[in-house]
Amino acid sequence: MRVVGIEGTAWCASAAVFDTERDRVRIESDAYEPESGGIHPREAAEHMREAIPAVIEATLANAEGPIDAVAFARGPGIGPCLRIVGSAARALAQGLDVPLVGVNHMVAHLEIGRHRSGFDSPVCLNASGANAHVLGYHNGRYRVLGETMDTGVGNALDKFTRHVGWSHPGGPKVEEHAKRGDYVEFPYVVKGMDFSFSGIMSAAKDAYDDGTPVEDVCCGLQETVFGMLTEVAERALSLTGRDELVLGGGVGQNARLREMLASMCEQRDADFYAPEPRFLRDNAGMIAVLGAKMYRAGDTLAIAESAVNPDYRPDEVPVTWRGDAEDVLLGGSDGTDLRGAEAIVEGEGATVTKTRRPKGYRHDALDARLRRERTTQEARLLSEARRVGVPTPVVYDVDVPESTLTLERVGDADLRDALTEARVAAVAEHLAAIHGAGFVHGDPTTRNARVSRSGAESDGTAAGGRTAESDRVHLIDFGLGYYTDDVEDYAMDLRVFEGSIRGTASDPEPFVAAIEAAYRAVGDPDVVARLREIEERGRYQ
Ligand SMILES: C[C@@H](O)[C@H](NC(=O)OP(=O)(O)OC[C@H]1O[C@@H](n2cnc3c(N)ncnc32)[C@H](O)[C@@H]1O)C(=O)O
Ligand SMILES: [Fe+2]
Repeated sequence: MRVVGIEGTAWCASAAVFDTERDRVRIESDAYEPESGGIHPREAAEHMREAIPAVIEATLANAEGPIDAVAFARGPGIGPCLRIVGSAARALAQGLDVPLVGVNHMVAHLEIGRHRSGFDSPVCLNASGANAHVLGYHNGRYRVLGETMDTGVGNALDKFTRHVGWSHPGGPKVEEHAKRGDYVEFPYVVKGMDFSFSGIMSAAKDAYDDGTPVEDVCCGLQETVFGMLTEVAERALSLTGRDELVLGGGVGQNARLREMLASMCEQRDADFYAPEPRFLRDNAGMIAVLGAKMYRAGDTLAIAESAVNPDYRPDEVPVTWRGDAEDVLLGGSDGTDLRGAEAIVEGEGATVTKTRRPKGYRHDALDARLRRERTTQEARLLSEARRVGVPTPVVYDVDVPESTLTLERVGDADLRDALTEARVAAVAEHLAAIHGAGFVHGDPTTRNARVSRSGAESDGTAAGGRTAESDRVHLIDFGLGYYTDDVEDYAMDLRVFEGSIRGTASDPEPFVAAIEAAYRAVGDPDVVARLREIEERGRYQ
């Protein structure tokens, strides 16, 4: 079978033919290079208009046989570019009289790594221009396990390089300069499995304006931004219990990012795969490869229903080409693995020790800082939370130089493995209580709540308006917590918690409803309202 792919979501006009029998992909690309500044939508569309017919023609000349289907990138991307590609694809499919397949560009960035690696159900990190997220296949969809709260990772780097006056794209220039730089410190922002680049980028611009050598800024930027992506990828591996990671997207061409991910995977005995650069940056090869899988699954589009979608999210795509056996949550963890993403928890009996071991992938100075800050903060906030009535382990000892805490053992299972509506509601009540005290947990996932399944069953409401269940669900792991009076931060806590349930439960909605009802009952309803706002703010323009 031969499938033609067409890509043109932003800067790369590209066509490719995928020959499934020979597993061979031939790609023809023509890049748009802005004369100044970043990508101008009108100029980019002009480029597509000129370049797409030529790359299609070259691809057909390469095909060595009849074409069975035409696949095109339907979104996300720049509207005017997508429309040109869509028209070209429709015309080609009609001209050849073959079916049309509409591919999600983000999913294509991930599937190409899965295809080339042969991994069954990896966790996927996409590090591209306009996006940054970690996904896993679950129950017929790609679930977003973590993502950027503001810009894509490539765009963040490109914005800094524009400030410095370098031409687009900036990512490769950051990589070159970083090789000659020394590490400088920038804000490090990971909230649960989500992360943000905007604070880092303004700090980088300020540092440059204040005379910090640009090489040092580039080095600090890479260490910080890629350290965050690697940490979140590790969290996703830990949350799902998987041991395979694939990388996708244009920023994946960066050798330092690949080195960090490979080192993280090696440290936890996971397999890592990054496709070669021609499949990482935007290219039609990945569109053709996923297009072939979709075509084989009967997932084709009627011309009348083939409109493009500039905001097409990867988790909207019905995944027709994968089986249930590939689910990211099947067969991974047996629930007894205490090797969390961040720390090792050891010990039998009534106490445990929790140690934040050095992470080989991180710059030494950043690693030392994060371990010190998180250990200190965790000890402080565990005690603060107890003070406002939230069950947490007692802190028996804090050893900051060794990044070790000695803690009371609590509960007999992770909430993840014992989900009930009453228990998730209890966590929501706990979050409302700590928010009322002016701080956030920072990482309230279903693995950071411990439940006691033994003892008397809940009998409804206890004294003080709280449910009896709330006394038996402990919050642990406050290492990412911090003091704040910003409603947005409180809403992010709820979002992380709901995200961890959406990422793992087959039918998450009743749990989400229970969380919001419980929070509203004892906490500030404005926080739930803000959560809605956050969810409605589109991030994929
Ligand atoms: C929606 C779609 O159009 C978009 N695609 C896209 O942005 O092109 P992509 O090829 O996936 O990524 C390009 C980004 O990748 C960065 N980049 C390229 N080489 C790099 C390197 N060596 N180090 C760091 N960044 C690099 C560029 O600076 C640019 O920001 C996307 O996937 O988000
Ligand atoms: Fe891309």
